[in-house]
This record gives sequence, C-alpha cells and structure tokens, in this order.
Amino acid sequence: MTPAARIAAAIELVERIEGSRTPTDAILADYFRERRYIGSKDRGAVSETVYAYLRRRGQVDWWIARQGWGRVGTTPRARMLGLLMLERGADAGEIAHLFDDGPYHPRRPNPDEQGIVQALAGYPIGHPDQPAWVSANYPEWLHPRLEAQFGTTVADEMAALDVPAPLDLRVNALAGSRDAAITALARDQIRAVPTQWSPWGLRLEKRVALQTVAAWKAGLVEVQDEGSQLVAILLGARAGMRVVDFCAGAGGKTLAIAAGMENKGQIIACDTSAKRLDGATLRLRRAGVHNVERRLMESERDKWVKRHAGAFDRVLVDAPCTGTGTWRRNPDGRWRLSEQDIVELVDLQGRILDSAARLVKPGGRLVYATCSILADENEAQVDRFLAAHPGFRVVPPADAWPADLPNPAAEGPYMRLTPARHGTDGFFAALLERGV
Ligand SMILES: C[S@@+](CC[C@H](N)C(=O)[O-])C[C@H]1O[C@@H](n2cnc3c(N)ncnc32)[C@H](O)[C@@H]1O
Repeated sequence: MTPAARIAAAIELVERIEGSRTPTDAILADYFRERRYIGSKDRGAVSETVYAYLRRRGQVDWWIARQGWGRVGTTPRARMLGLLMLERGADAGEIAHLFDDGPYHPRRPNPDEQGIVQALAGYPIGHPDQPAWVSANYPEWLHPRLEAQFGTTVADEMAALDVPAPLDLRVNALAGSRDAAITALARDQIRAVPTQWSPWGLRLEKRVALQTVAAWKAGLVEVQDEGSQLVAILLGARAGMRVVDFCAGAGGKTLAIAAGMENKGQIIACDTSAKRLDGATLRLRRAGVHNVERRLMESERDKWVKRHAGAFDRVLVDAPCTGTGTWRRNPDGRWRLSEQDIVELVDLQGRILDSAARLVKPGGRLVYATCSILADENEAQVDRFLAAHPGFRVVPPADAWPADLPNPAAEGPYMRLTPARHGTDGFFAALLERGV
C-alpha cells in the first residue's frame, strides 16, 4: 500500500468505529479478514494510525476548536488531517500529496479541510493551556469523578492511561516454570522479562503475533495483563477448593485460578454469554486444565445459584464494567462511554454481586473485581453491598497476600491498581469474607 492508501484505509476504519459499539480490535480484524491481500506491514501501519487517532482525539479536537474550526472539524477526515499535522508533523505539501484523489487514496481536502490544514500548520499536539482531560484525551464530563478519585495525581494517572500498554503474558504453572517460558520464547526470538508483582507474569518488549509462537501453542503462556493475574492471586483459591468464577467470559481468570489450584478441586466457570464461554473451551484444553466445568446461566439469578447457595470456598465476580482501566488497550472506550452506561452497569453489577454472594459458604471468600477506575463501580458498589449484607466483612489485601510475594496493595482496604503506580491496567478488587 502507498502511504496515502494506508491513510484512506485508516479513515474508513475510523468511520466504522465511530458508528458502532463493536470493539475496535474486532472491527480491525473483520476489515483485514475481508482484505487478505493487505500484508502484515500495512496492517500494522493502518492499525497504528487508527489507534493514534483514537488516542489523540481530545487534543486534535482542542486544537481544531481553538483555531476556530470546531463547527466543521469533528469529521473523521478532519480529525485525521489534524492528527497528521499535529502529531506526525506533516506540512501542507505532504497533505496535498496524501489527499490527492488517486486510486485508493483519500479525496482532496474540501475548502473547510484546507482551512483546518492551514490553521494547524507548525503546531505540536501538546500545549500548556490544555486542561488534564484534553492533554490525556478523555471526556470532560468524567473529570470531576476522576479528580475525586485521584486528587492531585489525576493528570499523571490519566497520562499513564493514555499510552499504549505492553503485552503481558501469564506463564501456565501447570505446563512449566517462568524460566522455562523465557527460554522457550527466546527460541522464537522473543525477549520477555519477569513482571514486578505477579510470580507468573512476563512482559514482552515488542508486540508479537503469539498464534505462531511455540510456547503459546503448547499452552505454556497465555496473554493476560499483570493486573488480572493479581486479581486471581487475591482470590486465594488453593488445591482442593470449590470455586466459582461467576463472570468467567472466555476464561482468562479461570485459567489463572486453575493453575494456582494445581488442577485440583473444582471450578465452575459461569457466564450469561454462550459465545464467551465457548471461547474458553480451546484455551482450557491448550492449558491442560481439567478441573473446570462451564455453566451457561440464564441470568445472574439462574436457578443453579439458589440450588448451590453456601457451597463454595471462593467466588470471583469479575463484573462487566466500563473498562475505564483498560483505556491503554481500548482507546475507543473513552469516546463511547456515556453517563447512562455507568448508571446501567452499576445496577447490573449490584444485581450480579448480590446473587453471586449467595454461593459463598460461611468462612468463604468472594472477590468483587472490575477493570474500572471509577468509584461508582468500585468503592461505592462495595459500600452498598456491605450495607445490605452485614454478614460479610472486608479483608484488606495486606491480610491475605502470600507472604513470599511483593504486595501491590499493602495499604488500604482494597486492591486498586493503576498504570501510573503499578504498570498494570487499572483494576479494583475487594476481598469479602462471609462470617461463620
Ligand atoms: C469483565 S468480563 C469477564 C472477563 C473474564 N473474567 C476474564 O478474565 O477473561 C465480564 C463478563 O460478565 C458477563 N456477564 C454479563 N452479564 C452477566 C450476568 N448478568 N451474569 C453473569 N455474567 C454476566 C459477560 O458476558 C462477560 O463475559
């Protein structure tokens, strides 16, 4: 592809993304599946431009508005021109060369777009006048919530959520050690270093297509952010226990829990999505996990839950959430989120948590976790739950963390992980114990 054809493809993709609620990675995968003739270098370059567009949208919009073009400047084409000028340092000549009406190239800029190009010439994307939500690219309406959460560190926290995430792997302890995985990956020319907190974690220097890598095919490693691995550790499931993973999805955390239990005991992986649960089948097989039973529920109040009340040592509720802690990987999420989404998710999370808690036996423990950084979904949700369920108490992570591991949450009642402080995605996890 020519550089101009790459830009045209990126604009087409952004148009699809902005008109849809489908995750960006799925839209990209579909697009390239329909166009197998696009080679891997071009795929990489187009994807990078799409992600840069989503990541820099707040700053690009700020500049376009500041220069007086806000009324016509929020189309994908206008924003792409802004990205090229402000972030990639293109000048008017390069823009004319890229937007030249050639076959598979973008159309020539219209008069408004030409005005935008002239107005942005020579400026860098950052500016001292940009408020925190502009310089870290998130919606202004979220700022009061985030400021309440992070106080004076809000700008640093949000800036750390605005850069691409590294690729983390979890070594499957059922298949080998972390050292064995490092050696196996090196044979495929992949350099991996141990993560800071998780004893199973590896961080890769460069993103790779793991499907072709021997260690992945053999079930020795899985893709999993270090934060997710830490949530599984907090649950403290041990060999021989009975465990429910209530929102198991495609089994990311189920796999980590199973490895921690040395394949002994029982895990019921529940979800209301058959498609997601099906996604777990191959992963479980590849990892050599055989103590997991998958259970499709009609709703969080499925009859199965009532029938098994008080039967489990550990219950994980990895609740559906806004995903605000994963914005490094899903930069589109910040522009799609609405206040109404938060209201609806908080309601759903409350119903799920109330129902799943019935499964915990006296003396048993529940982890309520989200990949959100918003208090509405986290601390406030737990406060509400505790008020309605006085039989449960909070166990601070300091009292439950394995003594031989560094503790990312040594202080405070909950585990709160952020990219700025821990180098992980943003996560919240509360450990709750039912009284005997
Ligand atoms: C954050 S994701 C889980 C990710 C998964 N635990 C992992 O580690 O890969 C939340 C999951 O909750 C499921 N879910 C949504 N509504 C639910 C409900 N009412 N009851 C149980 N699970 C639900 C979704 O299908 C989704 O798979």
